[in-house]
Amino acid sequence: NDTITIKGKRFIILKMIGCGGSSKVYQVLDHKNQLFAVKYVNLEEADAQMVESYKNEIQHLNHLQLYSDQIIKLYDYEITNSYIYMLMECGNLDLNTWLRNRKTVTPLDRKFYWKNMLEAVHTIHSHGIIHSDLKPANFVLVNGSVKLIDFGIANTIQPDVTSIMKNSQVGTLSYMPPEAIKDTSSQPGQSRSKICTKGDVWSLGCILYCMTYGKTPFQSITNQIAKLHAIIDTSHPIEFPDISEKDLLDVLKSCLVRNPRERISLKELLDHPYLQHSP
Ligand SMILES: Cn1cc(Nc2nc(NC3CCCCC3)c3c(C#N)c[nH]c3n2)cn1
Repeated sequence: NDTITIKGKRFIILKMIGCGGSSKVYQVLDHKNQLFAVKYVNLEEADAQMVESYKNEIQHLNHLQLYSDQIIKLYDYEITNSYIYMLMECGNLDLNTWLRNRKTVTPLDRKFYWKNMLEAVHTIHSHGIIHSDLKPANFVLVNGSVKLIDFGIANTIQPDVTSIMKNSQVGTLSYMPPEAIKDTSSQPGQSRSKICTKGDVWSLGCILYCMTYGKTPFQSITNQIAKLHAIIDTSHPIEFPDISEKDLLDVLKSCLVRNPRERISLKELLDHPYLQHSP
């Protein structure tokens, strides 16, 4: 069995969980047979800006450990000129795979996971971090609760076609907020201007929509250009089939408002009746 050594501690690789571009995530065991996830990043091809973005993500992840259990645990990390190893808590499954495998979500699971996701994103927002690319693959299930595994700071290196990050949803448009598509202020090639926290609310709304209706709001539009147009087109109504949980319906309609100024805020979502009582 292959092993990885981080800060002098040896880990046995059980399997590769995902790989994309120059990063890989492994499931490993330590000498006490404790399970961990190790994220490996090869820095050989990375330019200074990429290295900086990775270091920035690690500093924030390390700092935010203290503020919420819904942020994945980072136990240790090792950064050299040629690689990064991050020793983290291992989830049972990522939310994207979990959602794909089981179309129906119980009202209890959905409400609990929603609470977890809101807490995680509220934590990064209160530290000035806007993810701006939230999707189910950014969350993992750990013993029944949902945790955020990345903050969208490190450039998700565009994987070369051969090694698309397994079920990583890199590049999906389904969760993209209208203002990010219309955002004319960021010139092509410059980093996405992270306009404001409301973009993350839209993406979270798309995840909750998927947990409610089994699909994302614009999933039926397969042509990517047509999908982008539908997302920004206020005359393209988003369907909200009637459901028994009226509070949930209100949350969905309040998150999926195209005008970010009229969209509900994360703070208001945390105080919303949908979260006040168990289903
Ligand atoms: C499919 N699957 C996922 C797990 N658990 C898991 N996946 C992680 N990343 C996955 C990489 C591929 C895309 C989906 C996320 C991380 C992680 C980071 N980064 C830190 N802890 C983790 N735990 C078990 N099965």
